[in-house]
Amino acid sequence: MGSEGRSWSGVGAAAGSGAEAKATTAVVSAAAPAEIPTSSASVDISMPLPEMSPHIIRLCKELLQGWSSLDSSCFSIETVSGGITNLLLKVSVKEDTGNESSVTVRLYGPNTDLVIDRKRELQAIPYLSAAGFGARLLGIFENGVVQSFINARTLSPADMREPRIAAEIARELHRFHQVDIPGSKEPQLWNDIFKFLKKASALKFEDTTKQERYETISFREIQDEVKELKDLSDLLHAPVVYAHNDLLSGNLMLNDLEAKLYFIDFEYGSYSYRGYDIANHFNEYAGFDCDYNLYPDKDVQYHFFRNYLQPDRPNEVQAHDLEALYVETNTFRLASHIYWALWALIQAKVSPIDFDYLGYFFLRYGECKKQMDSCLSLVQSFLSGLRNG
Ligand SMILES: Nc1ncnc2c1ncn2[C@@H]1O[C@H](COP(=O)(O)OP(=O)(O)OP(=O)(O)O)[C@@H](O)[C@H]1O
Repeated sequence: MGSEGRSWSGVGAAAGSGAEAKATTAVVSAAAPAEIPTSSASVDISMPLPEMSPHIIRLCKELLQGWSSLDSSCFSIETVSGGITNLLLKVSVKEDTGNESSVTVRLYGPNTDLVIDRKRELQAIPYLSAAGFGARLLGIFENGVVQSFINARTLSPADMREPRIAAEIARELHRFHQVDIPGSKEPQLWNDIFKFLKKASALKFEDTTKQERYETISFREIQDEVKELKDLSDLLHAPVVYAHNDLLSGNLMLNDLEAKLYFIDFEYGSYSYRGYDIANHFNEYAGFDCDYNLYPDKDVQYHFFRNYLQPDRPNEVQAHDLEALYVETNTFRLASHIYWALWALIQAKVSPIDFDYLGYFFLRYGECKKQMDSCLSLVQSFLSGLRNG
């Protein structure tokens, strides 16, 4: 993606189009994001770090004004994470004062543009950043971004389930869902799922074992299930918000001293249903072992919903609002499984990472099937209650 044609100034005045969550009271109007420095340089992600370092230093000097005249010997670079999708580097400089300051440089992984809409991400980051979310965006280059380094610890799945932290995540998500990102407010969930379905159903694997496993999948059946789920969830008229869409523990950081929680990594962000974002987060309670028995029960969900719906007066949330959000969330729970199942199929074909993505497809899709009847009957009885009541 080139650096031309990007304009980061100006924030839309209001969310409009009835897209904001029912629970919210005001749209977060972020200050107009400042102009973000851009560079047309790109850095080959496959280079070993020692070889890559001079390129990273040159890039930082080009994008970060305060660093432009520093000698290269002031810089040190380390890997923060290989991530599932990107390479994240911490770049630090020792200043004359003896202080150290750091930034992160994120290099997009190969083929990630098949599942991530970079244009959409870059459109949103300045507004999310201006509203106080995530790392500050300091620069953009051809295949990545430079952001501020966050001094905080990354949460574990167990931290995320802790009631005090869960309440804080809910309050922060309430705030996140109020951010107004200019442009279309059309929910993207089903468009994205249908796009993934199209790509996922047209794959061919050279490895015969993989191909045989792949051929056991009925895309016709998935298509019918997606359609049924979409039609049913449409009847809920779920509020549409700017959603994070990937709130797993690795994307939550906490500075314990300052009691400051950070949402990071907005790669999958889009306008979507608030219940989808919450359900997707609840699915992540399963943790690294994908133990879906850890999906929160109704009481645990209600604790989250109270803090999400009314952060200032969680105990005053009305029972019918809790029930509506419960139904909404647990309908979109299935969509979250389908989304990541199809995502995994595409990864199985294109990702250079040695991970059993096909196995992950079967795991997520299997869980979707397992939960299908109870989730569908939950929404059906809720809707018939509405019709009769
Ligand atoms: N700005 C930052 N400051 C400090 N640490 C960060 C920052 N951004 C990310 N990290 C750390 O790096 C880890 C990976 O980051 P991130 O999730 O953004 O990468 P990713 O490649 O998208 O990974 P994945 O695909 O697994 O989500 C995070 O879990 C966090 O520990």
